[in-house]
Amino acid sequence: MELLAIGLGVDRMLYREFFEDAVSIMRTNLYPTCQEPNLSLGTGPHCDPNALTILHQDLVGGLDVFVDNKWHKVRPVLGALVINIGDVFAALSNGIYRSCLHRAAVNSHKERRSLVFFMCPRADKVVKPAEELVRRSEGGTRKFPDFTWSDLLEFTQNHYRVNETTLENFTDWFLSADRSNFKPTHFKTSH
Ligand SMILES: O=C(O)CCC(=O)C(=O)O
Ligand SMILES: [Fe+2]
Repeated sequence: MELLAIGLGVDRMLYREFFEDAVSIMRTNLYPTCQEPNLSLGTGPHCDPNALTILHQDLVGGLDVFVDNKWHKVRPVLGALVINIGDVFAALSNGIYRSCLHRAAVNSHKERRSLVFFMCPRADKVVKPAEELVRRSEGGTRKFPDFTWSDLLEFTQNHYRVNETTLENFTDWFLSADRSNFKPTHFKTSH
């Protein structure tokens, strides 16, 4: 968190303090072998909605990240962790940092495991970017409304499958008068 603050040029302790009472989730994923790996999703394409993801994968391989309109393999490196920006951090940085689209494939010869730590703010904490980041970002305006992790969780668990346009569609849903009739209008279908 301190490194992210330094990278963005804000007070070094800002995010460390913001996440001091974080309520994080650890998930273990097991991908059994599959006779038809090309017809199967493993973990389908998505962006993590939480703040930051710390992922440990075994040496089998299968994690891909979507960059410059292409899927790239994230080659396993013994002892290395993969760190992903999630949507909450994208909102905290007023869109300066983006969450990244990723997926995990299965294969026909070896089962695979990954261990994933999802850092999330306390459920009722207001997610709001630092003023200086708003001033510095494109157009100098807020990209997303103030919201809580519990608002975003409700959206991603009950109304929407997380992807590159989660925050834009969440913003529309969050500000709409009738949330029960929500239809997404932001799409990216490049993958
Ligand atoms: O298993 C993996 O490498 C990716 C899992 C993942 O993206 C997730 O659990 O959110
Ligand atoms: Fe993920």
